[in-house]
Amino acid sequence: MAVFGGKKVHQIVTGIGTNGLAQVVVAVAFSFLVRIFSAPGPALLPDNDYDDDDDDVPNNDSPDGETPTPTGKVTPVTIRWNNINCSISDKSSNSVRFLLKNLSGEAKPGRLLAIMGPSGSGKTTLLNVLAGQLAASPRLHLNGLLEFNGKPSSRNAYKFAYVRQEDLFFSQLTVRETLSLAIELQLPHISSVEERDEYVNNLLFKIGLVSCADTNVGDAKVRGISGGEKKRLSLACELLASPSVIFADEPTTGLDAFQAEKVMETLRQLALDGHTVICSIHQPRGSVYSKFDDIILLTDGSLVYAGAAGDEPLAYFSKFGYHCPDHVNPAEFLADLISIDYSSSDSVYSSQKRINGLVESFSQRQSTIIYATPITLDDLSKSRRRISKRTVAKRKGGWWKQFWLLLRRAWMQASRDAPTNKVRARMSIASAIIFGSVFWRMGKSQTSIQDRMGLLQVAAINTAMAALTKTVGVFPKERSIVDRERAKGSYTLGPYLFSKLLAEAPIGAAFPLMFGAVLYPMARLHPTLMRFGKFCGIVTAESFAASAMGLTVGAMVPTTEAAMAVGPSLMTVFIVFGGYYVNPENTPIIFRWIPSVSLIRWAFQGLCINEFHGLQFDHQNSFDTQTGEQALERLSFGRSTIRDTLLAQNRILLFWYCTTYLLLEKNKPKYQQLETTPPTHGKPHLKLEELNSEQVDQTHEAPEVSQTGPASDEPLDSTEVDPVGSFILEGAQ
Ligand SMILES: Nc1ncnc2c1ncn2[C@@H]1O[C@H](COP(=O)(O)OP(=O)(O)OP(=O)(O)O)[C@@H](O)[C@H]1O
Repeated sequence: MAVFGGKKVHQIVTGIGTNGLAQVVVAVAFSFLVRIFSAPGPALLPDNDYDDDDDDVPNNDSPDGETPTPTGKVTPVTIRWNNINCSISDKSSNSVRFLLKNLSGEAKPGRLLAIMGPSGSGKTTLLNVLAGQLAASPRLHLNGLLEFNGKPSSRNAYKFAYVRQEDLFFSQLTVRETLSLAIELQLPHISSVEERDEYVNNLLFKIGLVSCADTNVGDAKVRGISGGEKKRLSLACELLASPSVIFADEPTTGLDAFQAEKVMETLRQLALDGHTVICSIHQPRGSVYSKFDDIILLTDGSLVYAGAAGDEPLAYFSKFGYHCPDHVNPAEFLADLISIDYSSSDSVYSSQKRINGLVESFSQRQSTIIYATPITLDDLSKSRRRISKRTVAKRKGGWWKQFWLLLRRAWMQASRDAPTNKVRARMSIASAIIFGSVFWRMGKSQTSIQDRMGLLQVAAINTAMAALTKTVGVFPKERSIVDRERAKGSYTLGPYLFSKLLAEAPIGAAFPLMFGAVLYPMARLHPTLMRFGKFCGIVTAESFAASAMGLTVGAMVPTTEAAMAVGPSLMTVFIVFGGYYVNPENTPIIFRWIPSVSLIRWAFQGLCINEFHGLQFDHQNSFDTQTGEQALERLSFGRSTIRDTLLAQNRILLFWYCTTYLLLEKNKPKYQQLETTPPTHGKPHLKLEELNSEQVDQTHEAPEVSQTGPASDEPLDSTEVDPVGSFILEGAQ
């Protein structure tokens, strides 16, 4: 409870200044302190494991029918896993590589479990498996047993939080707004504003974000909160529904030592509050290591140690002659012990031998552990049936509620993004001035016909490109946030896409309007107000259609870089068939469909009809173009109207929106299913044994005894090895 101590509260209170908010915050702080000292405390460790068979299983947002609070009751969950194997097959080399090999362990409520190991040892993979978030792949094969409170595969019956390495937020929202909106989306039953504000304030205190509560989250363009604060905000967002288990993937990566320690302290506090906390971490400093209750040491997907943290692993490894020198960070010692030293071929050989020996030694210890809960296949299917019923019952706020909330958020994000909006405005005006200068005050000569067509074509291209590049530049990142939120069940796709379309429309329209307003008089296009209005309408419709196309590209490819490559390339095709370079009537038959789906072509056609209708040109010869209608005939635009072109643009817009919807639906994250197998008491699963041993990447190599350690003459697989401390399956007491 150190975080809620007097010093901390004093810092918080002085940090928030003397504004009106201060009184509210102080009042909340006071009630919070009263709560701490008058109540038994939020850490509700289980006397007995939670019985999943009870009718009151917390399968909704309010386990006990009360409003959940971040300081409220946490349903304790013990996770056990046994013989987890994860392999990936490579068809080209006909081999199988094991990412996780026969891993077993346990994570308990009230304890902070750290998964440590060198880079590539499988920390994130194990964390993802436990969290049920391992990205699905037909090449992956995942099996083993996973139990929650003694019941297999009942993950959906409890609430989980997963704090990923990358912290993604809407940059223009403040910390408070981010949390408040997340509460409205995830906990719709907290309907009153006061209740919600109290919830947010409690959460801000708990996570230590009071001092930056009203600061924008920020991004690369405009600095907002710090990296550590972002990490804690990620935690806060995940804590909203009082999850029983918190997974955190490398929560200290990218943070300085001070911020890393603060984040780990927050995780430790959450463990003390009764959550089961599991994090992966690379090489923590000593003060961070001391916060762990349990650790798992992984190397190349194998267990080297699993059990209590602190001095226990040091004592365990000293049995094999590996002593941690005085004044050395134990985490560094352990990391060095299980890492391959690539400095020379000899050191690679000896370190590999040492690691193989340690892995083998630990696996022999592990094989003596009898898996705690016998599970029958009947149990598994019953459990799955129960869970699927409960999952169906889980509902968030209705369509309209989601729509309004997302509309508010999309509007805040779009309207407050001053740097982006300023750049877009400057670019629109600058390009209009450049084109206006090149096509300065066009007259009615014969040559002005070509100039007009050229100008209208570049206007169509410029408008489309500006909208497309802006969208593909930001949407892939936004999609990652939306995927995460949808995976949590915060909202569905329909309200998200509609709200985005509506919120961004006014701002999206402003830039083509600016462009038109500057260009039109400079180039002296058809000088009537009605024609100017239609010009602006056509470029605005085109801009929306190009944005919609950008959304499709962003939904199709995984990264911004890929979207930036694909989007303009696709647009180039539409430019070629944009009506100016290739006449639709001369288009080869196999490409004839392209002009009809090219938004550039319809915008150009609309602009030409708007410009040329009713124009008279100076002429000397009988073969000169005398009227605008004749010019339109030359482009094969003579038989259509502006209305036709706008309808075609709308159809294209709708097509791209529907495609985006389908792609987002289809590309939503899918997770690898754990093939549950009955326990084999520490033995490798039969299927794995059946694999050709040559194909298996060092998985079942014979144990080798380390020759580098001082006690290399002591057989590592000796039964004399004292089981140091309690093995994790027996619970780190
Ligand atoms: N879907 C996958 N396809 C192929 N290889 C994979 C896949 N997932 C993980 N791996 C491989 O499995 C190994 C373990 O990856 P993992 O990300 O779990 O390691 P890690 O210990 O978390 O590493 P780091 O500390 O660098 O994040 C790596 O060699 C990685 O390349």
